[in-house]
Amino acid sequence: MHSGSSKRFLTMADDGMLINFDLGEGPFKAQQKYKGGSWKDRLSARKAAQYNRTRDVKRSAATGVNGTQVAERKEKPNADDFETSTAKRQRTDGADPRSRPVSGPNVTRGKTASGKPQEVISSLFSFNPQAKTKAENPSEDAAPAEPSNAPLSDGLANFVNLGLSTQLAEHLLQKMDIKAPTAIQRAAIAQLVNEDTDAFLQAETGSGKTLAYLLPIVQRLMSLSANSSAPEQGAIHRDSGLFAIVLAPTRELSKQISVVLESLLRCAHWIVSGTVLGGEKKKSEKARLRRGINILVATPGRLVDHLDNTEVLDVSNVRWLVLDEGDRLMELGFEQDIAKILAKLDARTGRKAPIPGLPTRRTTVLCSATIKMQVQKLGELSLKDAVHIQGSGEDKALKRDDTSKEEKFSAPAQLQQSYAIVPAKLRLVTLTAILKRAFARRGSVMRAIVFISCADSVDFHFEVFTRKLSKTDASDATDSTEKPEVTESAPTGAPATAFSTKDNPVRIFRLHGSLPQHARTSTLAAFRSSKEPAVMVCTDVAARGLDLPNVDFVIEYDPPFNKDDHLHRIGRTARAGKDGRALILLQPGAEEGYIDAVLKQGRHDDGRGLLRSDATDILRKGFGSPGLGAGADWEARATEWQLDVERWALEQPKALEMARRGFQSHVRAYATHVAPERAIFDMQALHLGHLAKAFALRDKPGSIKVPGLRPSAGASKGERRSAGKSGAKADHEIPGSVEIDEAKRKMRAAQKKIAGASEFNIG
Ligand SMILES: Nc1ncnc2c1ncn2[C@@H]1O[C@H](COP(=O)(O)OP(=O)(O)OP(=O)(O)O)[C@@H](O)[C@H]1O
Repeated sequence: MHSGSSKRFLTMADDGMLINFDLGEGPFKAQQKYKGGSWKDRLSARKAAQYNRTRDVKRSAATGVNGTQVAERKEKPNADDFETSTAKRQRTDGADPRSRPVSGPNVTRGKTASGKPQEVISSLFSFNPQAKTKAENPSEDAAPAEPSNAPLSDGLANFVNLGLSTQLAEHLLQKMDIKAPTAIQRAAIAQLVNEDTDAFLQAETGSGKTLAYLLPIVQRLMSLSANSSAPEQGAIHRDSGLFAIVLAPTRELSKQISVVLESLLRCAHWIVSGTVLGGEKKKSEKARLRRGINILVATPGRLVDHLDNTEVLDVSNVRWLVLDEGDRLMELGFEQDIAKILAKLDARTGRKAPIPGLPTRRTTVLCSATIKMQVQKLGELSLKDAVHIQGSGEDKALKRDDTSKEEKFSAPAQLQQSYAIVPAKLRLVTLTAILKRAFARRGSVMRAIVFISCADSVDFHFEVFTRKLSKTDASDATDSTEKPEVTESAPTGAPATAFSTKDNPVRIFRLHGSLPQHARTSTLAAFRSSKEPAVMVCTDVAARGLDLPNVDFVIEYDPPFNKDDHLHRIGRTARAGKDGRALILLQPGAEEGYIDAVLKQGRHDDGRGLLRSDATDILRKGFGSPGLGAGADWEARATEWQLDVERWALEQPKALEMARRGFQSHVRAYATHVAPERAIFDMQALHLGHLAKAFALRDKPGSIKVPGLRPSAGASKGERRSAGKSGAKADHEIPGSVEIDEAKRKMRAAQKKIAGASEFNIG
């Protein structure tokens, strides 16, 4: 596919960006299509032809023919016109652009004579900044760490010893395959079954905190009935009243807690649980409340709504209140809702005669992997004499005022963590290579989660990875032609054409808070139950608490907005003693500060087992031809893949708009990293031109304007140019501080508005 009438010449500008110019016919011949043979044969043929074309151009330039004329762009670019840049051997990182003579036509930038903006085509492998830090990989034969969140295996720890009834312990074993408690369960059950003291419950991700707070509540309610000769008609039944409320920040998490609770209550079916969640029909929730519920799982906003408007909801008997992901509830601005809930609970407690055996006071439990004793807002919750229950090896029960040392939270010890230094331009191809490699063999990875900073970027990447492949790429994959063109109402699950193989078809799902609730619920269910290997690209809406089976790999494509979220994200794998891998992508330069500031801190071994890789390693493994070992052709294949995505974006207006939206929202989200990490995620150091490449864009960053998105203030005034990290001149406008402040303000407003979802979808 090519224009035929006019050919464009790609040349390298002095800052290392390739710019395409229309040269008319000149020495160029119409590009030939290469059909038949293997992919490699076709590439070799194209390379040979390319070599001849390049040689001709150089000769022409030397003799002055066409060498000083740069023609104006006449028409919408045609994808194949760019092939000339792909086959050319790319320059490697760090080369100084100023020391290299520019051959061929002169280079102009900015606008053409007709005033139309030019496209900027930057080659993937040139002018990428170098990493500042050096690899300090651990020795290969270091012994793998023992799991730190697994059930205890000392034989002495069993549920009955901790105070659970044999009936409940049997049920755990027979129906839920839970044999022994984890460390946090051992500490929490013993405490909460026997005492009515408020508690901070803090333990690593995947250490079983849900059962740690649910089991004591269920045990206490079961023992109220146990004294009765016929428990089913005993003290507790669905009309006895509401005794416990569990609050969680997201609907997904509330649903999940409710599923665990229901399976526990199968051994005490006279105790009834229920949910009230945002996004569900209020009318049916009211009907459920009217029929009677003993343990309620809720999101704060919806519970407040029912407390205000549903008379039948009587909270006078509530004796346990659990705030799961308590710190997140605070961060999301739920404090007002929680204060309201507490006020209502306090006001009504004791109005009704308590059931014999029911505690006289309410116990409040705050629970998270990253909850801090010194979180000031928690004071508003009026915890009285709370004990700090931790799930580390040794038991600790600290008094609430013991805030002398800063808490240090760690990822599970057995979680294999790594980071990759990846320049902005190479981000998209590198992510593709990671996923290609992960799913190259059947059975190596069953489920992976890719965290992305904002909803628009999630949508864009979902489209990229499910798009109809060009014939070249399709020869490697399956399902290549199933996907229709990009449409408004795209599905949330589809075959992952970009990294499926014939032997290992992979499905991909997308999840973010801007999707309707029914789509969020069904997507999560489909990802959870997929029989095929599956990837979920998502925002932080999936970072907290979700317990998805067989997630072996978590990729933080965009670093999180604060360090606690990093632990929660990577904690979606390596749960309950299982293995798992996590990888975070960082850009060379300021972002490398994240290694010492956050990654090493969040480990049991202070970073000694942290692995490092770079884009070259990953691309070689992901794009190299399997038959050729490390594959000498990986650069060409990666470039080809990138150009194919760029062509796709050019050819489909909807795809282009998605790419632009993704790019703009990404940049805005980048401005909202928490203050202590802003020197690491520095807007001024962000190379927008290179970043645009990772969104398959050929536009100059300043000219990317998406309807519904505010145009960059910095593009029109207050433009600044920052020095490139490799000495290359940066060619992008970076938004001025006015825009950054505005972006931050919008982010905060958006965060407040999105109840239960911490993410950005500015538009
Ligand atoms: N004692 C146990 N033995 C075996 N598996 C368990 C045990 N307790 C819990 N699990 C399993 O461990 C997984 C993680 O539990 P849970 O979701 O409660 O972890 P969590 O500590 O709340 O994690 P997060 O901080 O990420 O929310 C679940 O699949 C659960 O079924």
